[in-house]
Amino acid sequence: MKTSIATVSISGNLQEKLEAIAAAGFDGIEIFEQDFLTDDRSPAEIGRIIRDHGLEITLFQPFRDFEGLPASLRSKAFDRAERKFDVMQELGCDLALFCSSVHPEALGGIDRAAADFNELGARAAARGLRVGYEALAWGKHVNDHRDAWEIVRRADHPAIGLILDSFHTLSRRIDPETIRRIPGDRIFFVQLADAPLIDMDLLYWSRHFRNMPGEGDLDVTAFTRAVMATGYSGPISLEIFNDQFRGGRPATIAQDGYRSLVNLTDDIRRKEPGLAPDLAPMPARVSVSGTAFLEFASRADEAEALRDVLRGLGFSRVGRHRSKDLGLWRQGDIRFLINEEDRDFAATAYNVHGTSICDIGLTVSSASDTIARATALGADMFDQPLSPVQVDIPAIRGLGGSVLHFLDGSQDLAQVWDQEFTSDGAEAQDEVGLTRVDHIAQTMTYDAMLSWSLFYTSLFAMEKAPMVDVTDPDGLVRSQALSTQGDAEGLRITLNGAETHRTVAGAFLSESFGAPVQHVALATDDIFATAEALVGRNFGALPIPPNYYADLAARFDLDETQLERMKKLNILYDRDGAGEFFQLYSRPFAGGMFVEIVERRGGYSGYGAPNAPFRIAAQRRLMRVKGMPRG
Ligand SMILES: O=C(O)c1ccc(O)c(O)c1
Ligand SMILES: [Mg+2]
Repeated sequence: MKTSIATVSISGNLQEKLEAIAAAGFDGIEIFEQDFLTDDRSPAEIGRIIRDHGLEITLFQPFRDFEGLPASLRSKAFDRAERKFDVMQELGCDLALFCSSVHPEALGGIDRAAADFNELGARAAARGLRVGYEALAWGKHVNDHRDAWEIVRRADHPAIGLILDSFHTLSRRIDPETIRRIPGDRIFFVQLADAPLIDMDLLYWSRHFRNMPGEGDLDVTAFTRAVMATGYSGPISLEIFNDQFRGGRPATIAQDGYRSLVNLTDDIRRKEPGLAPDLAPMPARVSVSGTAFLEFASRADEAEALRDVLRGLGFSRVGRHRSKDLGLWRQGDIRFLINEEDRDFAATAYNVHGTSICDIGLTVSSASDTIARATALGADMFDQPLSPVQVDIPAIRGLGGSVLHFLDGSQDLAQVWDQEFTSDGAEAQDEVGLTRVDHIAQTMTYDAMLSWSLFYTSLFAMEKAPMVDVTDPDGLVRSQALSTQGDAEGLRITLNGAETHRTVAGAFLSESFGAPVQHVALATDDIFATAEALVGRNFGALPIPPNYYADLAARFDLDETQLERMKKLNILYDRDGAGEFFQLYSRPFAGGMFVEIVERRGGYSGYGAPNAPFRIAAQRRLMRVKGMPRG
């Protein structure tokens, strides 16, 4: 299977697009006419440059308003086509996309259109070129791939074939299974795009909101399965019109595209064995059973302050690294590392981000499978020089330079803590009942959210929950939760996209870069016992005002004594059909990070979204107090 992407999908000038597309691993590009009309080089030169990047020109597009015109306009349309054929020959591209007409004077009629394409086929064939016909979802007479196919069938010319585009089919809710009855050799080209389900005008939706397969809500997998089942063997190409992508980083968008295509093709192969046989084998999405460790990069006084925070939360230092300035802190199954090295990766992270979580360790079903899948999806492996005592823990670069390590039950990896760390003698003491990491919350720009959710869901067996809006008094924060399937164990991540730097999330982000972990939620089996154990220690609960509890009493039928206890301990509450949720927040530390303590009862699977505005308002009050001049 050849992979391709339309130049419209990527930001930048033609040169930047080509570099990003080639580096991401694509075989070819669809050249959008606009991209090369605005370039100052000749078509021949541009064609050569594209090939110098190792890319093939899979398609030249779009040619508009060709078929079904009255006689006076018809011959002009043929003249126009001949000019574009000249350009294609110069460029070195043998396939053109003709999209269904939206011309006000287009007359319609399947046989009229078929006759036009038959004649066009003869002209194209005379030059060794081919033409594919695509039904635009908003085409005047043809807006359904089944009608486009009928025209192609009746045109009955070997140089005329069909072009399928998942957006046009799926946006109109046309059953993609209807593609299975089209002969694969009559399909000349296939374009893929996903999109979020939004009820709006088709043209506007298509030109602004398309996204990569897997990033939206359309069943691009079913569409592509149907295409592949026809025996189609041409390129699979991404054609993504998206406002954010147009302003994004070319390399990131191209990498996301490649990741989404590989992920999709792998899905198809798993769902319908026999399809996509030429995709290199790769392990299935990896299951994650939990967070093995979270590593802070810190230094000197800041590290001391961080240790105070951890002690306040009932963590103890249980070990020190045998060769690095790295302390191991533990409670229940939770492990934090504080790295004060001044030379390794953590040092770089510290220099860029200040005290921050620089490395996430996950417990997976197989670390080697995780690496194999991640690299097949285009991720880079991460390594740095190891000292003789160090276990070589498999790791990759996440997005934005972040690092993820993977542990599993295999011998070497299971003994990493004993082998690399001296024991401080003390087993964890002074614990307050924290058991495991419930979730990790990353803050990022709104634009980066799709990249991150694709990154996690293509690598791990994780699902997306619907996006929720969190209102901050100074702007909206969108929150997307991802979680492994099944029960509470596993991995939960929330991605919080800030649109403005004035929100609490945005302010945190502006002080850091990339997609920093802003808070970690730690689970307890008894939040009241934990909260009481924390009283009088060096743990400052985020103060929640009485109004919140008055509102809670109105919204839920809560036991009076329980409500009083929650109020006293600053515990927040939520409930859904499956169960209950209790939350307790720390005050911010280290430049805006915070810890959340949670107890899930029953099958509650959310994150307390209704409480987020109260949490944000409370944090803002503290920020205001902190920012006030001292009298
Ligand atoms: O929006 C358009 O005009 C347009 C053009 C070419 C395509 O292949 C397409 O899917 C849409
Ligand atoms: Mg298209």
